[in-house]
Order: sequence, then structure tokens, then C-alpha cells
Amino acid sequence: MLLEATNIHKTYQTADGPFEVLRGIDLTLDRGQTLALTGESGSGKSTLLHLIGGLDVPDQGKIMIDGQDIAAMDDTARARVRRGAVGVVFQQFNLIPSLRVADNISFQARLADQHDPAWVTTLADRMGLTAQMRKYPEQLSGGQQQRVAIARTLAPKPKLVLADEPTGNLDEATAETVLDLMLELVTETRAGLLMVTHSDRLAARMESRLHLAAGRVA
Ligand SMILES: Nc1ncnc2c1ncn2[C@@H]1O[C@H](COP(=O)(O)OP(=O)(O)OP(=O)(O)O)[C@@H](O)[C@H]1O
Repeated sequence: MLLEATNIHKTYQTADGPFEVLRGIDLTLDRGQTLALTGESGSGKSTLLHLIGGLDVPDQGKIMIDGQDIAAMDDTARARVRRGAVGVVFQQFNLIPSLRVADNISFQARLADQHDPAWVTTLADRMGLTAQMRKYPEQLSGGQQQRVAIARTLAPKPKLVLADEPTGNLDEATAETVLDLMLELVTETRAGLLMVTHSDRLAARMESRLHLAAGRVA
């Protein structure tokens, strides 16, 4: 199993006292599978995604990625798993403004020592970005910028792709196109995809769905 999260608990300390966001979440995802994560605003979707992506740690529970429990690792070991196996796409494209599209796409793959120029060329072609490779992010439309961000995430060939409302900043038609491209490439590379979305329509495009309510799977 690619991802196996068991009994995940997370409490935030706030000015009003402790706030328990996740109260025992279980989920599994294998390579080649797609899973939508839905739930009302504030239900803990981003929190869960951050825990699975190793950007934060749960208070309780296991998060096994490829057989290793990232919840039990120190920061350095967790960062290594994240760089080697996990790719994240955010709603804000988070491109580096001073780098050309080509260098934005290969940025994380280079950091992870996984740069494969032929794969970058393929990704750019599939994402319809070949003519944009020498441009800077500010010269691109929102849909193009998000395609660059997705290509950047897929460039190191992650086994697990986490996406937090990746099309939330795009109009409906563009969102659909960008999701199509992402699903095609994720399926072809046999990555697992966990995607947070507010959209029932987009969630219906994924193989399965996990709905969060009151800190639990509803
Ligand atoms: N660092 C933090 N400290 C305290 N509270 C937090 C922190 N991060 C998130 N929260 C709270 O935890 C709850 C869950 O937040 P989270 O962002 O995971 O929800 P979400 O389901 O992704 O929401 P949305 O759909 O609006 O993005 C919210 O009530 C939020 O205010």
C-alpha cells in the first residue's frame, strides 16, 4: 500500500483553548488510485493533507508512506521522504517569479536529484507549455501557471501526489482542462492522487471520495 493513515488526531492550540480538528481519521491509497477529500470549510482537509505531506505532524496516529511511518520520523527524515516520494500542488501556484518556466518545472526535480530532461520535455509538451518555456510566470495566464506548477510537481516522478484545491483559482472550463491533464499524467505514472476539492463535480471525476465532518470520516 502506498499510503496508509491510521487513527490520525490533530489538535490546534488557539487563544480560546485546544481545538480538535481531526478525531481519528483512517484512509488508504494505492498507486494508480485517485481519492477526493471533501468537507465543509474548516473541516480539516488542508490539515490532513499537510500531515500526509509531512509538513506537520499528527498528535496521534500513523502515516505510512511506502511502508515508512513519517509521523514517527524526525524533521530531516520526514523531509527526505517528502522530497523523494511526495509531490504537492497548492491552490496558489507558488511559482518562483525570477525563474523561467523551464527552470520552475525542473526546480524540485533538481533539488531531489531526480532531474530527467527528457521527462521535463514530455511534461511540457503534454501540458501544452512548450511555447512558454522561456517565459516568466507573470507572463502566463492562471491556467498556464497552474499547469507549470503541476508539471513541476510531477517532474521528480512522485509516487504520491497531494493537491489542495489545485483548480480553485481557475474558471470552470480551465479547471476541467487542468484536472484532465493532471489525472491523465497521474494515471500514466501510476502515482496515487489525493485531492482536496470543494467541487462535487470535480470530486466525481475521482475514483473514490472521503468526506470529513466534525473531525471524522462521514
Ligand atoms: N495553525 C493553526 N492554528 C490554529 N487553528 C488552525 C490552524 N490551522 C488551521 N486551523 C483551524 O483548523 C480548522 C481546519 O482548518 P483546515 O484549513 O484544515 O480546514 P479546511 O477543511 O481545509 O478548510 P477550507 O476548505 O476552508 O480550506 C479551521 O477551523 C482552522 O481555523
